[in-house]
Amino acid sequence: MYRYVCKTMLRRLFLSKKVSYQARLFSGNFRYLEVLNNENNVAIVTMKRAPVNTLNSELLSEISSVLTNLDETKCSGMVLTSFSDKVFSSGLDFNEMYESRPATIRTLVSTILEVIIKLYGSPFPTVAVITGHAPSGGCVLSLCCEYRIMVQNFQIGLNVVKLGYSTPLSIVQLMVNTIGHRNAELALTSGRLFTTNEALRVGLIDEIAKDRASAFDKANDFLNQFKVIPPIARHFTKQSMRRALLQDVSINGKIYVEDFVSLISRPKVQELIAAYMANMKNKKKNSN
Ligand SMILES: CCCC/C=C/CC(=O)SCCNC(=O)CCNC(=O)[C@H](O)C(C)(C)COP(=O)(O)OP(=O)(O)OC[C@H]1O[C@@H](n2cnc3c(N)ncnc32)[C@H](O)[C@@H]1OP(=O)(O)O
Repeated sequence: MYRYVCKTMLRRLFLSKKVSYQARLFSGNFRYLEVLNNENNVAIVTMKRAPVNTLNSELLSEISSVLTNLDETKCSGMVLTSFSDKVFSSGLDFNEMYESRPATIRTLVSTILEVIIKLYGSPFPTVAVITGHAPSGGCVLSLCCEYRIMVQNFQIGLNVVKLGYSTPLSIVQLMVNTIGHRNAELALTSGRLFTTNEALRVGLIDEIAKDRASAFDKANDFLNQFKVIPPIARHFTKQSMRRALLQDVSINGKIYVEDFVSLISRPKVQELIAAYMANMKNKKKNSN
């Protein structure tokens, strides 16, 4: 059923633009990802870790493998999206951060950094089709893409300070590069989550779509403009724009990981994570 829905969407995406369509499953078996591509070589990468695409090490390492694969096969574009019409991704998995061994937290954090480097530095154009809430790690994934299209009535942002740990420098830089220094400082120090409309106003997203299908149409329009741009020129220009952050993460990545592991392991942060998780469960209980 899920595959049928994806294929129907792709058909709409490509046929509507009078481009012949040939969806095929990308090579590789993924537990939490669906990867389809068309004969134009655009890959639709759909996160499908129910219920809310929580980013555990396994999902992140699948994303990392796909990015390597798309790079090797010289794909001409990528859309990152979610199977859910309510949540894009709920961020890093608390279960791998709460009462976890340092090695578990280390794997989680190094894998997201690996994804950040590959996605932010990808040679092909990337679009996030944000079909639902995108807090924290979900927001980070979308920030690594070149263009963000978000469906109405959801929230996006980096709320990590609310969990008692500081936002890592590379993530601060991602936010600054997107919404500017002043807006980033205000948002990050307060852990602000933006509504779709607010996110557009501040530049955190590029377009609003009324639903998933129209978000895909907009993604298609964004990607189509690059058909007339020589890929190598585009890639080098993107690299120049993104070099500083990529170099920083490559050089200091190990330090960031260790800092993050020791922050998360602090008793106070562990308490806050426990309280946050309990709060989510209570909200759910009360709404049922
Ligand atoms: C170098 C790294 C830099 C980046 C750092 C990132 C740090 C993080 O990403 S920490 C994670 C921060 N995430 C959040 O604060 C979001 C938490 N989740 C939510 O606010 C909500 O789940 C939602 C708004 C995304 C969706 O709400 P909805 O009502 O649809 O679903 P829920 O009932 O809340 O959730 C379903 C289910 O999933 C569990 N869950 C949600 N998020 C997480 C998570 N991040 N880790 C683990 N588990 C999570 C939630 O408890 C529910 O579980 P049960 O069904 O068992 O009750």
